[in-house]
Parts: sequence; C-alpha cells; structure tokens
Amino acid sequence: MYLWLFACALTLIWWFWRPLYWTGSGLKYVTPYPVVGSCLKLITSGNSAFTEYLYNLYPEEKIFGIHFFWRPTLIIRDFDTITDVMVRDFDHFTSNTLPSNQEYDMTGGNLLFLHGMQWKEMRNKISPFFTPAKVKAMLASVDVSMPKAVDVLENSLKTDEPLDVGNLLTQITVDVITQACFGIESDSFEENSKFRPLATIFFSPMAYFMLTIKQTSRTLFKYLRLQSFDLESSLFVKKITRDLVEHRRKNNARGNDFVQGIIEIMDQEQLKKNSADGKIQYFPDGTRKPKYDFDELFLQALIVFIGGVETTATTMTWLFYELAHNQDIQDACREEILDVVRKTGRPVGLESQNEIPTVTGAINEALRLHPAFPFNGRVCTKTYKFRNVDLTIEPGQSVLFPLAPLQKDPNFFSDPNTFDPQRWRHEKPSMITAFGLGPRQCLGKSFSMQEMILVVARLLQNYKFTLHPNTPIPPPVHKTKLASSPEKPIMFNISRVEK
Ligand code: HEM
Repeated sequence: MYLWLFACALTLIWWFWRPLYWTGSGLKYVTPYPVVGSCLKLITSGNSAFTEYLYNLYPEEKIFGIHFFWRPTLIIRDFDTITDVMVRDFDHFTSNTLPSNQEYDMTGGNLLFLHGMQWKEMRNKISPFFTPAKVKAMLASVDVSMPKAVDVLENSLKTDEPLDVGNLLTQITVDVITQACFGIESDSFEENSKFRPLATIFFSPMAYFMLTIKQTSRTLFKYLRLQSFDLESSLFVKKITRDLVEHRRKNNARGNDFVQGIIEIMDQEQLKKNSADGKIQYFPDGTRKPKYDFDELFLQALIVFIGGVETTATTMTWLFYELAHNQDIQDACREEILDVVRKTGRPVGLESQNEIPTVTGAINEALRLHPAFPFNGRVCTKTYKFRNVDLTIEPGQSVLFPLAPLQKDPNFFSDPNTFDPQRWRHEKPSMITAFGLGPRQCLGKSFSMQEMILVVARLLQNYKFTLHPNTPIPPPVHKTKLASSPEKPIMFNISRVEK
C-alpha cells in the first residue's frame, strides 16, 4: 500500500516537474502537454510537417527546448551550430538518439544503434568494405538488374498502362543491394517475391512507431518487449546470410560482396581469439567489446540491406517526379547522357560522372528538396559548452536538427523551392545534409550516390517519363513511414526516346 502511494507521489512530482525542465535555462521553449510533450503535430501530421513546424517556431533562436514526448530535447536550427555538433565537436556527441537495447532487441547490435567505443570499433572494421574500388565492384550488380527493369518498362509500353515508377525503383534497389550484400540475385521482379516486401516492411509505419518509442523511452521499449525491426523479416535475412557463409566455407568460395567482408572479419578475429571464453567484455566507456561472431556481424549485413533499399528508392522516386514535372530538365539530363553514350559507345559508367553535371545536380536537388529523413539527432556524450549560445549541456541530453526545412531556407539557397540542378555547379555538396554529417554520417553515401547515377542514366537514356494527369502537384508525403515517401504511388506514362 505504502509502496503504491510512494510510486504515485513520485509520478506526480515527475509530471509537475517535467514541464518546468526548460524554465530557468534562459532558452525559449514549447510548453509541453502531458505524455505527448511537444509532439502533437508529429502525431497528427507526421515527421515532415513536424520538422517544418519546429523550424518555423522561433526563427530568431539558434537553440530552443521542447519535450520529445516526455524527453526534454533541444532543437538546434542554426547550421553553424549543427555542424559544430555533428562534425567539429563530434567527440562530445558520438551517439545518435537511437539506443542499442542490445540485451533484449534482436537487431539492437547493428551499427546504426551502437554507441561510444563499440560503435567506433565496428565502424572502423566495416568502413574498408566501402572504399571506392569496393563500391565500384559491388555496383556491377546494376547491370544485372537493369534488363529486368527494362522488361517492366516494355510491358508498360505494350499494355499502355501507367507505371508505378516508385515500385520499379524499389525492385531495382532491392535487387542491387541483395547482390552487393549477398552476391545473389533477388526475386524482387517476380510476382510472389520474398525480397521485394522486405523494403516495405522494414520502413513500415510499425517500424516508425517502434523507433519512435525506442528514441523516447528505453524502459518502455524494454518492458513492452518490443523489437526495432520486424522479427520474421530479420530472421529471413539471417538465414540467407548463414547459408551463404556456410556455403562459402564449405566450398572455399569467395565473392565481391559485403558478406565476404564479414567472413574475413570473422576469420581475422578467430585468429586473434580476443573474445575471452565468449564472456561479454566492456570498453572503458561501458559499451560492449564486439566479439565479431556471426550473430554480431550478420546485423551489420542487415543494416546495410535495410539502409540501402527504401532510402535510395524514395530519393529516386522524388527525382523522377521532379524530372517529369520539369520536362526541360529531363531533356537536358538525357542530352548529357546521350553525349557520353555517343562518345564512349556504352552506357554511362562511374568514370563519366563529371560529364553529366545536370544529372548529378538533379540527384543533389532531390536530396535537398526531399530528404528521406527530415530530421537527425545526437545525444551529448561529454559535457559541452556551445560556441554561439550561452549554454552548457551534460551527457544524456538529446539534440535534434530539423534538417529538411533548413535545406529550403532562402538564407542558404536562392529561390529554394525551385528544382534547379544548375545551382550545384557553384554550391558546395557539403550543404547536403540528407546523409547526415560528420564521422557518423551514412556509411552507404557514396554507394547510394553512384547507384543513383547509374540507374537514372540507364533509365533516361531510353525512356521518357511524364506524370499521369491525375497526379497531385506536389504529391503529399506519407505521414507514418520511416522514410518520407509519397503518400500514394506516383503514376507515370512512359514512352521510348527517339534517337
Ligand atoms: C539516398 C539514400 C540514403 C540516405 C538518404 C541515407 C541516410 C542516412 C542517414 C541520415 C543516416 C544517419 C547518419 C547520421 O546519423 O548522421 C544513415 C546511416 C546509415 N546508412 Fe544510410 N542513407 C542512404 C543510403 C544508404 C545505403 C545505400 C546504405 C548501404 C549500402 C546505407 C547504410 C547506412 C548505415 C550502415 C548507416 C549507419 C551509420 C552509422 O551509424 O555509423 N545507407 N543513412
């Protein structure tokens, strides 16, 4: 009885204390509602609208306070301060806002969820598999996937039916990443595909919901026994990885893929035998020392697969929407592509990237106007005094950056809402924040950029894309998916390019 009373009293104190968290800090702040904090807009209108709302709330402030549900969180809207946190003073902010929960979350040990020295060591271990030469070798898969995509386009021409190009791009990215990761072709172009649905499942509203809870309360996530990513789909990918590793070991075979990388790490670590008797060991910062066994390394293949599919497909979907909406730019892109084809006698390769500035500029514009993730965040890991604001924060403090609206701010980009690939002839690519910034930025950035160049060049070389007349301009953004994809499929009419 007394225990219950004590628990209730504590809860009440907590409730009354929380809203006052930012008072006395000298910062502007949004007075929170119970439980949902400052996130009512997130619940009613989705990620993109919420980020926009935050960015426009206090235009004069560099930093202000909110409650991400019940978690006191700082919003940093000033680009210089954001780069201080993400790049210059990264060693004070080595964690993102997604805890690992490795002890009870089956996929919790993947790179995206790791922190501190554990993250650093794992990142150093797998980064060498994304060198320019390795990325180039992995992207040979694009030429295996494109004939299957051409079949889909030709079928749309034959039946004179509009095409869901977003779905086609997902089929391509699933097939490309499956080959890059596992060295096998997927069935993503077949009707009852097992691989194609994975892209949707891993980025579904359920995944978005899980990651939002994970970000808000570790404890709730633990006691509700939640999992970050769909268990059945994760186990499906695990089985493929295990079968492949066993097949390669048994047959002494090798591949040009990411799984080959994890086999090499397992072999090196086996030689060093640094995982004493399978017991968990810890770094001085309290994070776990990797054991580099199959279970841990499979999770790195899983995050490369998950990270590599819907993000790239969504970005290209928005790109094709913009190119269909701006036919003159689509024609200019095609002219550059055909010039390269005429000169070299073969489709655009990565060595011709500099000769297609309108195409690369168009990809940059899609990333600027339609980033897959509208905001990004970090957690303070070492006491930090901001340079431009009189504020010191302690370890554990979450900070969020509303990056999507920042990329449409007229203070940084002239005529910001216009899709203008030519601006990237003088703009610095470092202004693109869609892949994150600093040492923790997207591991697959160059893989994804180069994959987009190859896929877009091959599609535009032979086909012209126009918007189906019923397409809303602009198409609304999905409110509850992990990546900011269009709410409904965008339909395109396809025709063959006259040469
Ligand atoms: C247009 C496509 C993509 C976008 C917009 C994107 C975006 C992002 C973002 C915003 C992050 C977090 C970075 C940060 O916290 O600063 C991230 C992390 C990551 N991405 Fe991507 N990504 C894309 C494609 C890819 C691809 C193709 C792969 C794999 C081949 C990949 C693998 C990863 C991994 C492994 C991480 C975790 C990195 C870490 O925490 O150390 N991504 N990505």
